[in-house]
Amino acid sequence: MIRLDHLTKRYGATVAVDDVSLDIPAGAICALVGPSGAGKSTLLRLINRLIEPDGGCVQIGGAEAGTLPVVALRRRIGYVIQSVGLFPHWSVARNIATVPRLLGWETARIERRIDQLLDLVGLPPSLATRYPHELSGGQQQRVGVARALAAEPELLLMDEPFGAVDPVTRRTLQDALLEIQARTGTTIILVTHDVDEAVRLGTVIAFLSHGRLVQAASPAEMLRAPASAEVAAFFGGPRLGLRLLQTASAGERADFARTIAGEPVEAEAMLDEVVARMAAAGVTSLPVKDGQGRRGVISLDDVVAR
Ligand SMILES: Nc1ncnc2c1ncn2[C@@H]1O[C@H](COP(=O)(O)OP(=O)(O)OP(=O)(O)O)[C@@H](O)[C@H]1O
Repeated sequence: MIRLDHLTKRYGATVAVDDVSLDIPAGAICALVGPSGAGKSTLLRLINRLIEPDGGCVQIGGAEAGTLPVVALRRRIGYVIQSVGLFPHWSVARNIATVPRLLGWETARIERRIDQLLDLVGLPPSLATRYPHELSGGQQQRVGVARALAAEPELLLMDEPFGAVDPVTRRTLQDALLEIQARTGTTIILVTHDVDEAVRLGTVIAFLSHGRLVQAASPAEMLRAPASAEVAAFFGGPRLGLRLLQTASAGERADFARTIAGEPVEAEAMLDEVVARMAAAGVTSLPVKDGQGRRGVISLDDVVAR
C-alpha cells in the first residue's frame, strides 16, 4: 500500500500540495485529476522524492520514503513523463537498462530483462538497437514504460504519459497499460487531464483542487456523487451521466436467461457503446454474447439501472 500522510509542499506563498492524505491499495490504478495548477505533478514528485515535502510523509509498503536511500527508492518506483525523457544518444536497449545498470546487474540478466520488457510493452525485439528519434511517439512512450518497469518497481508514477499521442494510439497504449498492470500487479499513480482516461483506467480517482484532495473514490462513486460543483463540472456537468456509462459493461447488466434475435454486442463492451448501438439501430434492447458463447439480452432499462 502507498500511504500519503498529511503531505504539504509550499512554493513561497503558493501551497502547491496542501495537507493531502490518501491510501492507495497495492495493485490499484489511481488517476490523479483536477484543474491546471491543482498540484498533481508536484504530488507525484513528492512521492519519488524529486522534491522534498515541507510537511507530512510518504509510506511505500510500510517503509517511509524519506528514510530510504534514493537509489533504493528509484528501484521501487518507476517514473514515466509525457515528454518521455529518453536519452537521445542511447539505444532503446540502453535506455531500458538505465536502472538495472545503476543497480549493477550482470549483462546477461540485463539482456534477458530487455527482451522481456520489449515483449511486455508490445514492441518487437528488433527495435532494441534503434535510437529514440527512429521511433514513433507511441513507440517512444512504450519504451518509456519499459524503462520505468525495468527493475520491477512496486509503484509506477506516470505524469500525463499519453498526452502527446493521437487518440487512437492513446487508446492502444491505455489497453497495453491495463494488460501490463494485470500481468505485473504494479500499483500505478497516473496524472491525466483526460477525463475519459481517468474513468477508463482508474480503479480510484483522486480529485485535487488548489493543492487539496477534494475527493477520492471509484469512478462510478465519483460520478454518482461528486463531492462538489467543481468535481461535477470537471466530469461533464449535465452530461456527467453519459460518463457513468463508461464504468460498467454490457455483461454486468445483461440478462443471460433469455436472448433476442439480431447482431449481438460483446459482453465486455461498455454501456456507452451499448447506448450508441441502440441509438444507431433505433432499438431499446440488444442481444449480448460473452466469451464463453453465452447469449443474453440488455435493455435500456438495464443500462440506466443502478
Ligand atoms: N518549482 C516550482 N516553483 C514555484 N512554484 C511551483 C513550482 N512547481 C509548481 N509550482 C506551483 O505549484 C502549483 C501546483 O503545480 P503543479 O505543476 O503541481 O500543478 P498540476 O496540477 O500538475 O498542473 P497542470 O495540470 O497544469 O500540469 C502551481 O501553482 C504551480 O505554479
